[in-house]
Amino acid sequence: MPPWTRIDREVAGSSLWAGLAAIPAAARVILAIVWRVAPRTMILAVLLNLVGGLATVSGIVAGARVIDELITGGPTADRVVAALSAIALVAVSYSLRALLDAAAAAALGATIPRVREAAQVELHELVSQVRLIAFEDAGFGELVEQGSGAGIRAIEASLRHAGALLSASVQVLAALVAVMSLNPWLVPVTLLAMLPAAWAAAKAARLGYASFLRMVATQRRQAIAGRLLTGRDTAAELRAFTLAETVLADYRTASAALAAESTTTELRTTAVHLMGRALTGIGTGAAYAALGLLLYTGQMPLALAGAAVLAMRTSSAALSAGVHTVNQFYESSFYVALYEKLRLECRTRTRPTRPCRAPANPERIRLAKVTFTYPGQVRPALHDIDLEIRRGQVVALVGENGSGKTTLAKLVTGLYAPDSGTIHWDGADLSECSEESVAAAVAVVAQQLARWPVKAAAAVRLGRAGHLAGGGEAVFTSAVEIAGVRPVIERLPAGWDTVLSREFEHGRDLSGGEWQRFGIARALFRDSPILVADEPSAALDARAEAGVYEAFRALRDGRTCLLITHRLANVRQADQIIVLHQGKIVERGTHEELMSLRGRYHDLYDLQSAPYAEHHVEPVVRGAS
Ligand SMILES: Nc1ncnc2c1ncn2[C@@H]1O[C@H](COP(=O)(O)OP(=O)(O)OP(=O)(O)O)[C@@H](O)[C@H]1O
Repeated sequence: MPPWTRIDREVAGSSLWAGLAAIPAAARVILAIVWRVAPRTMILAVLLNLVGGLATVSGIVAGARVIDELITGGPTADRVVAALSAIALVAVSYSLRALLDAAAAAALGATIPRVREAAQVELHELVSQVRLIAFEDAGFGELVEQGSGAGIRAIEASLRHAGALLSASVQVLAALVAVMSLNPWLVPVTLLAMLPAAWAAAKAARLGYASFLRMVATQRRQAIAGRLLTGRDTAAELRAFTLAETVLADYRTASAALAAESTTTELRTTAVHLMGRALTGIGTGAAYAALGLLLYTGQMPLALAGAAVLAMRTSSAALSAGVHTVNQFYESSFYVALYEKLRLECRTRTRPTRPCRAPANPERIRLAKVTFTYPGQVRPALHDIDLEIRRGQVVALVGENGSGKTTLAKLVTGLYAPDSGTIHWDGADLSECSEESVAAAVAVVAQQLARWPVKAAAAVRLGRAGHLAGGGEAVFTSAVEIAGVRPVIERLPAGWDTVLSREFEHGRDLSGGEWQRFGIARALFRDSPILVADEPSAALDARAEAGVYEAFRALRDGRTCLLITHRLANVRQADQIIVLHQGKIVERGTHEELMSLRGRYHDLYDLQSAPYAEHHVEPVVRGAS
C-alpha cells in the first residue's frame, strides 16, 4: 500500500464532524492565496452567493404567496390575477438565482487558474532555493513529491469545494430562514426531510472511500505490471530474459481481481444508494406527516404547506451536495496540509543569504577535522578529515565504493556543510560565505549527470548560464573539442539544434558515454578555477578517456582539479592522491610514495594492473603516463 492511502483510510474511518473540523485550517491556507492573487474576485464570489441566498428566500416566500392567493375565496379568475405579481416574483427570483449561480461559478472559474499558478510558482521558487542536503533526506523528498503534486491539485480542488460548500450552506440557510419567516414550526419539519438525505450522502461517500482503499493496491499492481510490459526502460530485458509471459500473467491476475472487486463495489454502492433513497423517502414521508399534523391541529394554514414542500426540496438537495463536498474537502485538507508543510519546510531549509563572498580563485583550500553524516544516518560518511589543496594541484580521491569520495568533493566545494570541523578557502570560512559565490568558482562533472532535455548547444552552454544565448566562443570550441562532443554532433540529425530528449518530436537520446562527453564539455565551458570531476570517464571509450585526462592535466596552469576515479592508472600523475576508507583518509601522497608504502593503494593498483601485466600490455594510461 502506498503511504498516501493513510489519508483515504482516515477519511473513510472518521465522522462527518471530523471532516467539518478539518475544513477551517485548509480554508485558511487557500483563502490566504486567493486573498493575495484575486481579492476582488473572491469578494465578488461571496457576495454573489449571498445574494443568491436572498433570491432563494424570496422565491420560497413568493411561492407561499402564490398558493395563498390561489386557495383564498372568490372567483378563480380573480384569484389567478391576484397571484400574478407573486408568480412574477417567483419567476424573477429563480431566474435571478440561476444567473447569480452562473456568475459565482464564473468568478470561481476565473480565480482557480490564478490561484493554481500562484501556488505552483511560489512552491517551485521555494524548493529551488532549498539547500542540496535537504534532498538527501528521504522524508523531505517524499514531502516535495506529495506537496508539489497532490498538494497543488488539492489547492485547486479545495477552492472548488469551498465554492460548492458556500453555495450549499447559503441555500440550506436560505431555505430555513424562508420557512422560519413563514412559520417557525416548518423548521423542524424541513430538517426531518433533509437530515436522512444528508446521512445517506455521508454513508455513500464513506463506502466509496472504503471500496477505493480495497482496490488501490491491486490497481497499482496492475499499473506497474502494465508499465513493465510497455515501458522503454524494461523493453530490452523483458525480451532478452523472456519475461513477457511472467509479467503478463501478473497483469492478468491483477486485472481479473480488479474486475471482480469492481462488480462487488458497484452492487454495494447501488445498495447504499437504494438505502439512501429509502431513508430520504421515509424522512420526507415523516415530514409530510408532521405537516399534515400541523394542518390538522390548525397550527399552520394550508397555504404554507406548499412553501414547506418547496423549502424541503431546496434544502435537502443542497444539504446532500454539501455533505458530499465536506467529505471531499476533508480529503483535500490533508494534501493542503502537506502543501503548507512543504512551504514551511522549504523556508527552514532555504540556503542562507550571507554577505561574505568566497575568494574567486583560492590559493589554498583547507579542511580541518571535518565530519559529516547524511540526514537520518547514524554512521558518519566522513570522519575527522584533514586536507589541504593548493591552487593548480590535481588531487585524486580514490577508494572503494562508499568510502566517501563524492561526499568529500561536495564538502570541499560547499555543496554540503560539515557537521563539525571547518572548511576554509584562503582565510574565508565557507560556512560564512554565500553559496552562490562558492558555486561561481566551481565546475562539476557529476557522477550522476543531469540529462538536460535541451538543444545540444544549450546542453554545453548551460555550464555558464550567462552565455546561453551566445558568447565565450573560444572556450566553447575548446570545451567541445576536449570532451569529444564534436563527433557526437556530427551524428545528430539537426546537429547543434537537436533536442537531447525523446520527449520531443525529432528529439534524440544519447548513449551513456555521449551524455558523459556533454557533461565534461559543460563543466569545461564553465571555465572555473576549480574543477571537480567525479568519475568523469566511467562511460567513455579508451580514446575519449585519454583525451579527457590529457586535457585535465593541461588545465593545471593555475587551476585546481579534484578528480575522483576508480581507474587508478589515470591518477598516477596527480600531485596528491588521497585514499579514503570508510569515511577516513587512510593514505595520502604521490603515486610513487603510495606504491612504496605498499598499503591499500598499492594493493588496489596491483589488482587493477595485474591483467595488463599478464598480457604484457600497458594499462589504459596513454593520456596519463
Ligand atoms: N543520500 C545519502 N543518504 C545516506 N547515506 C548516503 C547518501 N549518499 C551516500 N551515502 C553513504 O555515504 C557513504 C559515502 O558515500 P559516497 O557517495 O561519498 O561514496 P563514494 O566513495 O563516492 O562511492 P562510489 O565509489 O560508489 O561512488 C556511503 O556509505 C554511502 O552509502
